[in-house]
Amino acid sequence: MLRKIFNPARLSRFQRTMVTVSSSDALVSTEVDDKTGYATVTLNRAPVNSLSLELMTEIVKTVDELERSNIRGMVLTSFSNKVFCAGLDIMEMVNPDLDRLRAVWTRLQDTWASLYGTSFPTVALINGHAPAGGCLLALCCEYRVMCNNFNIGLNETQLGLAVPPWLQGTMRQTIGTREAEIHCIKGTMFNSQDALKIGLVDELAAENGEAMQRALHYLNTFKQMSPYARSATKLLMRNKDIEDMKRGRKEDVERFVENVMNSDFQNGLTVYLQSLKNRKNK
Ligand SMILES: CC/C=C\C/C=C\C/C=C\CC/C=C/CC(=O)SCCNC(=O)CCNC(=O)[C@H](O)C(C)(C)COP(=O)(O)OP(=O)(O)OC[C@H]1O[C@@H](n2cnc3c(N)ncnc32)[C@H](O)[C@@H]1OP(=O)(O)O
Repeated sequence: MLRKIFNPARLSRFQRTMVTVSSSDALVSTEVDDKTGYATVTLNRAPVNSLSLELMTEIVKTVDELERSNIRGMVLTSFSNKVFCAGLDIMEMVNPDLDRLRAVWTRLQDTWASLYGTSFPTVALINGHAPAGGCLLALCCEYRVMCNNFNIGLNETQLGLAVPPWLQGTMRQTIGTREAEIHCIKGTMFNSQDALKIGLVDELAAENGEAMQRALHYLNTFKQMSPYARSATKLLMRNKDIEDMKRGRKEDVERFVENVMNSDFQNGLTVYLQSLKNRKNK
């Protein structure tokens, strides 16, 4: 079933409503340019925008609000010019409370679904590293502009986590079945140049300003187009993936919980955290 797009009341509001949305706390900030109708959504959880339950809740809330305010496009970026998003907050997985762990995975599913299923065009302005869940956020957007000298990829298997089917699907759709299979299994991290070559990102930029120009250029390509035809086509392509994820979501949560509660995984996580700290102290 098509969501969001067959609502005539919503389309008639499109021309006149331009709302500036701001998030209730500082984890996500949103600015809407009244002239263009484009929103810039900035992830703002220092130091590395790791995806805690609270940050994901804010992302979902922000996207829902933007959907209601009928913006014409969105750029997703980071407050930091070093890390776009470091993936799931590892601390959420260290000896977790089971209810919270389930909520974390459910909210990651929601984050994927809401960003992947926006009716408006979305661009990820990847101004820093984007491992695992960071790559997920970028993959959900329609278009990706990445600054030079960073890394991106689904490195979950390197951490002892399985990549869930819905995320595998988004990777397949982006870089093709053969490459997605190889690189999801290997957990490959790509530098910016290689990410461009394989199609994981669409354009490179030397720095943030240039990346923003390129992102806006993508959004401008839809200026003269019927928002209805655009969003209907996008959602007709994407809605089935979202519905499939929703049908399997409970099973998917339990697989994640089992994966995380495994003692080998917990031991590996402690070693991994230590390696991050050691790297920092070198
Ligand atoms: C069939 C399905 C079955 C099961 C499903 C199971 C799993 C599903 C799998 C995939 C779906 C998507 C989910 C993905 C899971 C994840 O996202 S796991 C997280 C993966 N992330 C990483 O591996 C990144 C680790 N971090 C880094 O490599 C670097 O920090 C980074 C390059 C991002 C930045 O480097 P730098 O700028 O030098 O910063 P520091 O390394 O010094 O880091 C600063 C402090 O931040 C802490 N930190 C870094 N990353 C995280 C994180 N992800 N979570 C929590 N904290 C993080 C780091 O330890 C430093 O802390 P300190 O200052 O030392 O206290």
